[in-house]
Amino acid sequence: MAAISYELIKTCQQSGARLGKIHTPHGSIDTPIFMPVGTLATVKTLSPNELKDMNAQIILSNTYHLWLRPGEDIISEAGGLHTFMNWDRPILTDSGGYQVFSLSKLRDIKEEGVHFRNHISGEKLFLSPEKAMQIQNALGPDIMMAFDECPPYPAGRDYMKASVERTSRWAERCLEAHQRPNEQALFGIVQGGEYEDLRKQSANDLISLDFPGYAVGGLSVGEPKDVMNRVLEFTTPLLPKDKPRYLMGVGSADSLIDGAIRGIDMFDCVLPTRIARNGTCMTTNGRLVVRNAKYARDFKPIDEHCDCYACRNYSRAYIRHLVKCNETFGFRLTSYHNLHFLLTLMQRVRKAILEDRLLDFREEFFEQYGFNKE
Ligand SMILES: Nc1nc2cc3nc(NCCc4ccc(CCO)cc4)[nH]c3cc2c(=O)[nH]1
Ligand SMILES: [Zn+2]
Repeated sequence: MAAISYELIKTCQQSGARLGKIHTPHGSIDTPIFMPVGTLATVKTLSPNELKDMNAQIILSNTYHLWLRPGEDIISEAGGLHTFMNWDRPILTDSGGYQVFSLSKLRDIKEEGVHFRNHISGEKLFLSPEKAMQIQNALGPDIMMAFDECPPYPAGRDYMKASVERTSRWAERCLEAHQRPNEQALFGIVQGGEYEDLRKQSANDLISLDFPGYAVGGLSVGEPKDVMNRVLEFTTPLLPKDKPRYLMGVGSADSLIDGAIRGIDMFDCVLPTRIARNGTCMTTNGRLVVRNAKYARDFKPIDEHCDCYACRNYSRAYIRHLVKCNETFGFRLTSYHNLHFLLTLMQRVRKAILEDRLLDFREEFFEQYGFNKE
């Protein structure tokens, strides 16, 4: 029996969107879903109970970061990541493919793997498909990602073709190094940049290896939104309908809706918690920078349409005060609200798919949020 199974519940009549469920050893996940990011085995400033209160169904953590600190051996001795961080629902770990390329300078990519410097200590390190799989095997997530290269944007066609072919060879090495396929699902990551033929080549290479799920990588790396949407339009239809599709690193409200419309089932991004820590909130009417002086005597909640803990109990004036004083509780409230905002958005997207009205929902949401003006 495989580690996960995907249940396709309904395809939207208006678009390529689908309603589904992913069944994992730690419970099931309603798709399309947003995954809060807990890079260092914590979704920053929030407790597992608070994540459950807002109906977070799966969280993401990072192989690269946990390998460096505290080390996968310590987490393995604790009984794995679920026990270590007291999260008994599904966990997905990214493989380090992106982190190495986004965090470390002085990297040298070879066939055997990537030589680079620890972004904290500067010491020389080496990460390979086999090493990334050994770390993820020790961490014990329900879903693990193949070790890939996420090329910079833009990248020339020749570079991209060579990179896609190496990423496909690395994917095969990951499968060979996979210790517990019945307990942990390994997803392949499609690359190819904005080149339709290279995306096709990457997808075909990975589909021939028969992964239980597929990610679209190499996006949300600085390309314009219309480039991302175009790449999704010609890439997601190449992927099997009976398996989950995961768009990596995408987390703004408009990109989540546009990704779901193009057949994406899973999303993750540090955006909601990252901007929360500098006092920026996502609201129904667009972004709100709560530290702004105009909120000093504003006793309304962050978002009048939101029923989250922060919006039911605290005012913009209070949260502005906390953020201005660098009080941790202020950042807990903005983080709580932003994650609740995106999780609730995905709940509304799932409802719109069920009612075959996702494109209408997009119009309403974009109008109210002010995206059409952007
Ligand atoms: N293994 C693998 N992992 C990835 C992670 C990614 N994450 C992104 N984008 C994240 C972009 C991103 C980074 C930070 C913030 C907050 C501050 O603005 C928001 C978005 N693109 C990504 C691509 C890949 C990829 O091909 N392969
Ligand atoms: Zn709220």
